[in-house]
Amino acid sequence: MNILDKIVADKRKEVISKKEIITTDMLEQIPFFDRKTISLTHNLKKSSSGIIAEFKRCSPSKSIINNTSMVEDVAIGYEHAGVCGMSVLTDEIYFGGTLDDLITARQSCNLPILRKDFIINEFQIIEAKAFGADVILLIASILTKAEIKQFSELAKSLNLEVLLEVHNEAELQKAIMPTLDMIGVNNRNLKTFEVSIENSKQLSNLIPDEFIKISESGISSIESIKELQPYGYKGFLIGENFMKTENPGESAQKFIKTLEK
Ligand SMILES: O=P(O)(O)OC[C@@H](O)[C@@H](O)c1c[nH]c2ccccc12
Repeated sequence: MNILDKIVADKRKEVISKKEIITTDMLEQIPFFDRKTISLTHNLKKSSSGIIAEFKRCSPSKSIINNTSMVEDVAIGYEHAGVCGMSVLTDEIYFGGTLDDLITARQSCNLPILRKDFIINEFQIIEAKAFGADVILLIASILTKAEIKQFSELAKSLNLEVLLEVHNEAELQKAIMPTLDMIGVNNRNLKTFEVSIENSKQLSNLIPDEFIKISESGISSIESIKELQPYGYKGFLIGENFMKTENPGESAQKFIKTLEK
């Protein structure tokens, strides 16, 4: 079994046991559920840098990245740095994140927040809204076309934006549909952990213009971004490069300043 299959198998168990004690009615009672969402696509369209910065404590590929930074400090720092949005990992087993991190980030800044998790059930989308997210991630490789349709329709009905993540042409062909807002090309193969920004370049012309293009993972230099911009990328999702430093917010600030020079 590859790592992605393992993550998804554990996620299914997690969601099943949660649904035994929490109902969607209960989630809808959480005050954040009715909050007006903030648009990430809007921010990306008007930005010249397009950075979406991630809060990630650890990952299966890198193990511990940062277990000292507090999510509130990082959220404030990212906002101050001028990022377009913040991504918060909520998977606990493999990425050391929690839904509490999502709430804390929500209460600490006014950035659009992406709930970064492995969504395999509608319950998690209602949960994302209730815990303060503005955007959800759908990963094409772990979902059927029918699920992508159903999940993105539900997200849109809750005013959440949808980032669809693809890694290759077949996933892209399967997944393109009007209920998506952004298409993210993951430079990291979640099955093998190989990283290459060439992947974003190769898939760029297959993404229709109505979707905002985002390049995800393995981005650690201004040069990579300058290389990807001519391919139409407006957003760049960066985690480790900021999180591995003592002060992720400050690192993001320096990065954006240099990029916008
Ligand atoms: O830390 P990086 O290499 O900058 O990557 C960030 C982000 O793209 C990565 O965390 C990610 C992309 N897609 C995912 C899906 C699930 C979990 C994590 C991810």
